[in-house]
Amino acid sequence: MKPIIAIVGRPNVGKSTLFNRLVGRRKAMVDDMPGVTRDRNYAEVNRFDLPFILVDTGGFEPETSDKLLQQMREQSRFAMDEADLILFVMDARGGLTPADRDVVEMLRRINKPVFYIINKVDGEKQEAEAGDFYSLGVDHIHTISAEHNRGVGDLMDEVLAVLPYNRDKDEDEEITRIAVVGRPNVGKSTLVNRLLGYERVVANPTAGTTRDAVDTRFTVNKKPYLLIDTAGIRRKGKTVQKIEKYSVVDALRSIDRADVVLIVLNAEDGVTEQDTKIAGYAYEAGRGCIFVVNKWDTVVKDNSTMGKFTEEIRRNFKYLPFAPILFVSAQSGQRTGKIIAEVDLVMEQYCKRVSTGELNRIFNQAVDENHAPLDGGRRVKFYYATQVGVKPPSFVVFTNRPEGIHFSYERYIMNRFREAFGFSGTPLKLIFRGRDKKDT
Ligand SMILES: Nc1nc2c(ncn2[C@@H]2O[C@H](COP(=O)(O)OP(=O)(O)OP(=O)(O)O)[C@@H](O)[C@H]2O)c(=O)[nH]1
Ligand SMILES: Nc1nc2c(ncn2[C@@H]2O[C@H](COP(=O)(O)OP(=O)(O)OP(=O)(O)O)[C@@H](O)[C@H]2O)c(=O)[nH]1
Repeated sequence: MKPIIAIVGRPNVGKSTLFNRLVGRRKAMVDDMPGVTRDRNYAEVNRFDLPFILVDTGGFEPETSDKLLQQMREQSRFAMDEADLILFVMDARGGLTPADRDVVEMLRRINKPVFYIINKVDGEKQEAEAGDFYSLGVDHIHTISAEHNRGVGDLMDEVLAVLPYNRDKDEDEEITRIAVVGRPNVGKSTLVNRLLGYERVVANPTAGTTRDAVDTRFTVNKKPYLLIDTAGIRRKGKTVQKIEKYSVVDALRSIDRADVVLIVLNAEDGVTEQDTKIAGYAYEAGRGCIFVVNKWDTVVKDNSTMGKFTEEIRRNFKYLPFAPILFVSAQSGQRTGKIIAEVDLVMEQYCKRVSTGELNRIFNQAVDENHAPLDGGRRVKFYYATQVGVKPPSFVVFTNRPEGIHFSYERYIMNRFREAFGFSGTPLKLIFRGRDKKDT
């Protein structure tokens, strides 16, 4: 499980600036992917040796100071419940405020690492002025400038040293890990109960990790499956209603650990923005995805209804054209029996290896039939392709111009691989690499 780091602090202290600094987002790539919804609030960070999920709790526009306090408390509560580590950001320019003190009092009482950070310390001058903050009485204060990248590296060294990277990998090669994700109320727990069978209620909970996620093992036709965070899915409805945007975090966490993600949609609502966020993340994480349109029993149908809904899904999730779609009723059990068969199909492809010989035969054919466009007037040459991994199937193509291959050409090659090797339900990764680099 990747740890979650939450950035908390008043508006305008520089949370987003720090977030972007840590994420190091490359804009061009993003724009190339049609339809991927980028939520600026969440990101998986892989730039450092140890990956983590970063959450920016900001973006509020409070009108009154009362509201400000309330929202800061909400943010902090979220961070306390969900995060593994908290970056509490204050502002050297704005000085120490009562709201800061209030939150520090809350954070002091929790049993998680908290880093107290003063941002906008752009130089020695502000460094001297930051002395004020020592009256908070916290052990260590980090001064940084998110904008000018001052002190951020040192901060991250300390942060990563503290993070609870539990390497108790429950990696069991045989088992298929399934995450059930979706907005509140789409029917996740009903579906989970369906998949497990009501009688076998959490028969054998695998006791958890730091975040007490309880997974459930079950078998179908003697094949083992793991349903990720079963307890979380069942628990949620009963606890305090979560802020919509934070419910995404649960999804992220489950997706991270899954092989196959069941993206549950509510047939009554159609596709919503929240759905596209969750699916976008599953896509970026490279997981096998299946759309499960639930509550199909509530829809008044004629013979074009299913087609129309399918179209809506394809239009909203352009980046997941390969994901199968199932129309079910978790409540009545209609077609839920098909889910595991579909999971098996996706999983099989997700783990599939193709031989280098066969791969290159198809690759050469594809290149012959449709040459890569020139890159700034220079010819793009390919040397060979090889599969470097599974889950999802990942391919490296060696070329003279790794930077000069257009996204549409990449998609073309990917589609040829899909057709030739029957990768109809899994994401694929394609990496272009210069010939001199021998790593991986
Ligand atoms: N001088 C200076 N300005 C900074 C620094 N970091 C951020 N800022 C500026 O502070 C302002 C607020 O930064 P944001 O990152 O949007 O702040 P935020 O905390 O995310 O604000 P909300 O989204 O409203 O919660 C912007 O104008 C930034 O350019 C810094 O290190 N030094
Ligand atoms: N008509 C109909 N109702 C359903 C179906 N599946 C679930 N429901 C109802 O939808 C409501 C929400 O179902 P849950 O399973 O609790 O949804 P959830 O996604 O786990 O909800 P959260 O815990 O809020 O995330 C309940 O009242 C269910 O009875 C279905 O297939 N058809």
